[in-house]
Amino acid sequence: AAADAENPAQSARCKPGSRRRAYQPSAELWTELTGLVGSSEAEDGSGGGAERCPAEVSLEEALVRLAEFLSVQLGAEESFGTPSDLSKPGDVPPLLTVTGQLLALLAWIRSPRGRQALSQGTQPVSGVQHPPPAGSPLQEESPSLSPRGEAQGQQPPQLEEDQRAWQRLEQLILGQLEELKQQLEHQEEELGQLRLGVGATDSEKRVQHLTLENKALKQSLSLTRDLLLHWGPAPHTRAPQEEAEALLELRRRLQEAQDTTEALRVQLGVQEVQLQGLQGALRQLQQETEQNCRRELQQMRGQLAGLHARMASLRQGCGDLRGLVSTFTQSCQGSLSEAQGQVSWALGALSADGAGSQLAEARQGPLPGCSGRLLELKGNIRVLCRLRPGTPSSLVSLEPGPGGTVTTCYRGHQRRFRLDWVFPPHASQEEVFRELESAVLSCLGGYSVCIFTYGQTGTGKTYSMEGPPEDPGIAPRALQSLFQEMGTGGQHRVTLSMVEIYNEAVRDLLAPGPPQRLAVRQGPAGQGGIQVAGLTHWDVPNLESLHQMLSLGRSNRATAATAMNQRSSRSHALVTLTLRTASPSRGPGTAGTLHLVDLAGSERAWKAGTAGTSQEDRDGAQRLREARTINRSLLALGGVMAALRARRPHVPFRDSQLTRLLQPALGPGATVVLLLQISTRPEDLGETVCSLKFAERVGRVELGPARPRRAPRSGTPSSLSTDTPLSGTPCTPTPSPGSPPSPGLDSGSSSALAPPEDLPS
Ligand SMILES: Nc1ncnc2c1ncn2[C@@H]1O[C@H](COP(=O)(O)OP(=O)(O)OP(=O)(O)O)[C@@H](O)[C@H]1O
Repeated sequence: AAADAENPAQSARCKPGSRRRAYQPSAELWTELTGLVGSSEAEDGSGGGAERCPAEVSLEEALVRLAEFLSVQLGAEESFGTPSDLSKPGDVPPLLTVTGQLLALLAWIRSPRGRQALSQGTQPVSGVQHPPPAGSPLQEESPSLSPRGEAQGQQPPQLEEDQRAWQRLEQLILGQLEELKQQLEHQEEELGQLRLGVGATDSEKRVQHLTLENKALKQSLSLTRDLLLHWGPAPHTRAPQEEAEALLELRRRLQEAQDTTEALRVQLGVQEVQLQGLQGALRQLQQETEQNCRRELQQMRGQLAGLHARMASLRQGCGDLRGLVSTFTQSCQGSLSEAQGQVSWALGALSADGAGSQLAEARQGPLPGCSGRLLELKGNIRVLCRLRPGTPSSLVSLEPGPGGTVTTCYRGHQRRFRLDWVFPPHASQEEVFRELESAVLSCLGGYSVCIFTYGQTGTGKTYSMEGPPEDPGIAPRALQSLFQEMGTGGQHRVTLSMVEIYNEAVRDLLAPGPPQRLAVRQGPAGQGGIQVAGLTHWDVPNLESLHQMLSLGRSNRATAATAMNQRSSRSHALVTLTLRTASPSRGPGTAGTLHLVDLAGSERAWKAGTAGTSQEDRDGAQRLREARTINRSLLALGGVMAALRARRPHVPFRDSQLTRLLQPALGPGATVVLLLQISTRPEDLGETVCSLKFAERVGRVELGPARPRRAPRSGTPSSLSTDTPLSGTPCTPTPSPGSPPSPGLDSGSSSALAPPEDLPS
C-alpha cells in the first residue's frame, strides 16, 4: 500500500481510490515494506523472477496477503464504524496481533536464522504459514475486507500504535520476567543461606526440593523468555487473556514459592531456637557432669589419702607391736634367766660349804621383820610412800600398810598406785624407821643399802630423813640403831662422809671451812667406780660424835626460803656411812655401806615462787637456777631408773652429778629403798600424781638379789663400792663437838666416797 503512493504501477495492482493513505505506517516498517516491494517488482518486471528466487516470491506473497488482510480489516472497521478501543488492555484489536506477526516476521527475516532460512528456502513455522485460529477476529472479519485505499489511509498510525502497544507489552512481559528472575535469584540466594545454616534435617531436604523446583521454574521461565525473544510472534499466538492467566499462574506459583520459603524460614527459625535451647541444655549438662566428676574425684582422692594415712598408721602400729613383742620376749627371757640365777644362787648358798659363813655373816646383822623375802630375792627397789600431814582431800585416798595403795582423782581420771608400804599422814617417825631398820642393819653384814627420799618440795623429805631433834628421822635413828647393834665390841670401824650437790657442784659438807667444790672423775681402769678428789672421811668412834658430824654437815647444807618451804633444801645431800669389819677373825670380813640421800624437792618454778618476779631479782634468779638444776638432776635419776628397769646395756649414770655419785649405790646386789613423800593438797595433785608415777616405775627396777660384799684386801676397793679405790690417807681423829672438823688430809690427795681401808683401828 505504501508503494502505491510513489509507484503507480504497483498502485494499479491495488484497488484505486482506497483509503490506505489515511494510515501512516512507522518509518521503520515502511522502509522495510518498501524494500521488500521494490525488490518484488523488480523481480516481477523481469518476468520469471519467482522461478529464479523463490524465497523472494514467498516473502512478497506474504506481504501481499498481509496487505490484503490489513485492507480487509480496515475496511471492515470502517464499514462497521466500530473502531477498537486500545485503551482497554483486554480488548486488543486483531490488527495489533497481525501487526505483531508482521513484526515478528520481519524480525525473523532480519535475524541470522531468518536470513539463513531464506537463503535455504525455508520459512518460519509460526506466524506466517499457520492460519489464524478458528473463530479469531481475523477469520471472522476476513470476508469483509475493506478497499486497500482505505487501509493505506489508516494502517500506518495504527501500526505504530500497535507497535508501541506491543513494545509496551513486550517490555511489560520482559520486565515481569526480569522481576521473576530477580525474585528467583533472591529466593535461590536465601535458600542457599538457609542451606548453609541448617544441618541435614527434613527442612533442608524440603529446601533442596524447593531449590530444585525453583530451578525447574527458572528453566521454564528461561525457555519462555527465549521463546519470546526468538519467536516474537509467540505472544500473538496466545491471547492476552491467556498471557494474563499465564502471568497470574506464574505469580501464583511465585507466591506459593515465597509462602513456602517464608514458612520454611519460620520453621527454620523455630528449629534454630529449639537447637539453641538444646545446645544450652547440652552445655549445662556437660558442666554439671564435669562438676560432679570433679567432686567425686576429689572425694576419691580424699578417701585415698585417708586410706594411705591409715595404712601408714597401721604399718607404724604394726612396727610398734613388733617392738613390743620383741621387748616383751627379751624381758621374759631376762626375767627367766634372772629367776634361774636367783634360784641357783639360793641353792648354792644353802648347799655350798661357804654358805654357812655367808649365812653366818648375814645373820650377824639381825633382820627383824624381814618382810617381802621374795622381793628381796628378786632384788626390786622397795618403794615406801608417806603422806604429809595436812587437810584431807577427797582427791587422794589411800589404803595404808604393806602393799598399800594410793588412789588419785586428777582431771577426771582416777588412778590407783600400789606401793610396798603406805604410811598415812599420822604415821610417826618411829613407824617409818621400823620398816627400814632391817635394811639399815644389813649394812653390818656387808650389804650396800641406799635409802633416799623423793618428792615434791615441802612434802617432808628432810623431815623424814633427819627430823627435828625431839623427833629424829631416819638418819639419826639408823645411826643409833647401828651403834646399838654394834655395841661396844669394836668389831666394826665406822667412817662418815657427807656431800651435797648444789647446782651440779659436789661440795664437801664436812670439810673445815666453807664447803669446797670437789671434782668427780671416773676411777682407774680395772677398778671402776668414781673418785671424789679431796673428800673428807671421818672416823666415827661413837654415836655422839656421829650426831655432831651430822649437825655440822646439815648446817653447811644450802637452804633457802621459798614460797613452798621456809627452809627448803636447795641441794641433794648424801650421807655415806661405811661399816667395815675391823678385825675379822675369819676371812676378809665385810664392808657394808649405808647411803642416806635427801633429795632436793622437785618443784615448779612459778609455784615455788622462784621465778624471779619479786624485787629481789638476784635471789629470784638464784632460786630459779637452783630449781632448774634440781629438776634436771631428778630427770637424770628418772632416766637411770628407766634404763635399769628396761635392763638396757647402757645406763646414763653420767648425765648428772647425782647419778654419778649414786652409781655405786644402784649397782647389782644393792638394796635400795625409796621413800616417796607426797602431799594431799588439791593444788599439789599434779605433782603428787607425777611423783607416784615415778615411784611406780622405780618399784619395777630389779637390781638383783642383795649380796653382801667382802672387805677388800689391801690395795683393793673399799666396801662402799667394790669399784671405789682406796685413798691410802688415814682419817684424823674425831673432831670435838662444837669445833670444826679437821680431817688432816694431804692436800691434793684423792679420796672417794668410801673411806680409806687401812685406817688404824
Ligand atoms: N610428817 C610430818 N609431820 C609434821 N611436820 C611435817 C611432816 N612432814 C613435813 N613436815 C613439815 O613440813 C615442812 C616442810 O618439810 P621439809 O622441809 O622436810 O620438806 P622437804 O620435802 O624437805 O622440802 P624441800 O624439798 O624444799 O627441802 C617442815 O616444816 C616440816 O616440819
